[in-house]
Amino acid sequence: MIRDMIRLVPDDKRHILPRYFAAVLVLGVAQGLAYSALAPLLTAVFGGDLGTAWRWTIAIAVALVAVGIARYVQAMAGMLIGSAMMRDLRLRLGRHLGSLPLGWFSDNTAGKTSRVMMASTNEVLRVFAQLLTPLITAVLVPVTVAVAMLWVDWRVSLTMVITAPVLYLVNRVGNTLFAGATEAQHDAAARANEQVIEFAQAQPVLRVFGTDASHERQLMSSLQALRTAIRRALFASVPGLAVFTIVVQLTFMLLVWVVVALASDGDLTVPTAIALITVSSRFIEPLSQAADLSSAIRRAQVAARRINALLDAETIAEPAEPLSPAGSTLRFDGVTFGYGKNNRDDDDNTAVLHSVDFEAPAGTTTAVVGPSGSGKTTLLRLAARFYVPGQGGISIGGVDLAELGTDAALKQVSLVFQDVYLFDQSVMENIRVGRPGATDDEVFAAARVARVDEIVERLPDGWDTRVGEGGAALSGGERQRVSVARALLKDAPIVLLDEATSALDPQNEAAVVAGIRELTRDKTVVVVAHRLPTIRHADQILFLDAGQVVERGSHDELIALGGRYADFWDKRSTASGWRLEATTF
Ligand SMILES: Nc1ncnc2c1ncn2[C@@H]1O[C@H](COP(=O)(O)OP(=O)(O)OP(=O)(O)O)[C@@H](O)[C@H]1O
Repeated sequence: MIRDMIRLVPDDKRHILPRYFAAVLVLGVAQGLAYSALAPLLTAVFGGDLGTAWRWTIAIAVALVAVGIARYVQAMAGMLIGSAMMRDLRLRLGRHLGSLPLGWFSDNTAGKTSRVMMASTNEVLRVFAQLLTPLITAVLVPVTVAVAMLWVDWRVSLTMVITAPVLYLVNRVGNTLFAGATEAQHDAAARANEQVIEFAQAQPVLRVFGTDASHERQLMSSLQALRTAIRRALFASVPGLAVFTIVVQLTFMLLVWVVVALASDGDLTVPTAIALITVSSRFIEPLSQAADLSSAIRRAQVAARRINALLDAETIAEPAEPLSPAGSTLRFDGVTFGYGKNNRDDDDNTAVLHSVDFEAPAGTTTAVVGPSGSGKTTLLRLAARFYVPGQGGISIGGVDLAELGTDAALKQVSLVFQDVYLFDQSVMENIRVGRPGATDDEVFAAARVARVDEIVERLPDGWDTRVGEGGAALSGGERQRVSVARALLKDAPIVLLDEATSALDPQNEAAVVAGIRELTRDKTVVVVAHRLPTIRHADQILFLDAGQVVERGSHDELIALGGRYADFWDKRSTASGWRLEATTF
């Protein structure tokens, strides 16, 4: 627990930790000594030795002053650490999420991730400020009292020492039972989160297909599962807590019995016996307090483990000293890739791309065509370093992406993919995502080329209209136009383009085509092409089949070859009724 927590303390506050732990140490030992000093004090008072009683009173006062000072130092240090964690932890998690390979997000759903980001971080923030001190003093105080009692009566001290491991074990078993239920509660909450998000996002589809009721049932059943998990966690905490409380009280009774037995044998004077019973009650007090906090401590422990697991998720390796690309030629050399564990599954059976080689020279257009599922989009994702190839290398301007690093690689490319995600911000801010430092005029200029200004004229608040989560307030074609405007604003030398498969309405189609024509002018373009004019005019065409480039060349060369591409072209031209002379792209 403590090790898991220390990992979550921001680097710039780590130096406070020794002070924090030293204060907790002083606090626990001084408190234990103050309790222990009650024994000689009470013995002296009942024995009528007031001089000694005064000396012990002063000793207790000194110990209590030390407790006060240590409590102050510990509370201040705990607050500093806690508030620094509040400031830093979510940012740190956010940054880490941003550097994880995309494959991580397929295994870790939005529900799980948001649970760790929000609820788990809330649970660990209290630890240094509130939970850790009672947890540590619950060990330190009884140990100090047990050791100090050696000077008063070794048999009572021995009883305390013997009962300590029993108390520890009982507490540990109870906590283990409870920890399992807490983990289950955590998972159920993540699943319920996921269902709520999906239920809200999928409303349009659910209504169109009339399957609303079954999804509602799914949502209800995951909420029911969450309720059950919470109830189980609550019930799971009860036996451990009850048994621990009973064992603590039994320990107290055992100590009283030992003291009374010793007193009745004449081994202890009555004043010492009274003093030892008083100290025994203090011996168990911190244990009872820790038991009361045990459910919060367990929850924090599970939360800290989940957060650390997220922070341990392997990021894409970044170069220590990124190199700069010389030009904008994009090359794939023997690239094999599969969507396996860690995105590195390059086993030939599961690979999606097999030994893909090609060069897209600077300023040329490479069209990637092939049947559905042949790996076209995967090829673009690899070029944008969303994933790292299992074998082979990808380079921009002669520098391998691994040496270029993700940031520099992404600076070189503009992406226009089919699944456009817009943030629930204004149109203006959504375009500015392309280049965050761009001036308003630059945003307007890019928007004009992609004809986003026409869309804005119709929106209630113009440029300031919020587009809703995922861009829900805009049509698919309009979202494409915003995405082209983003890419225009970025103005990167390489353009990775996944052309829309579905036909847009004529107005959006014209706007998107015009925007893309401007975007791709003089750029290195790799396009997953669906429009025949795009394919026809490409400098080279790669025909992919089952992850392999089976044909390559210009349109005329491949038609002359009379192979897979020629066949594909024939079928597509006939299906679309397209005539070469009529195209303008
Ligand atoms: N995130 C993913 N996780 C696991 N497998 C994936 C993932 N994305 C794609 N695949 C699989 O990889 C293969 C290639 O997919 P890809 O999307 O690259 O093909 P495509 O040629 O672009 O298909 P389409 O033309 O239908 O878009 C498919 O079998 C697909 O199921």
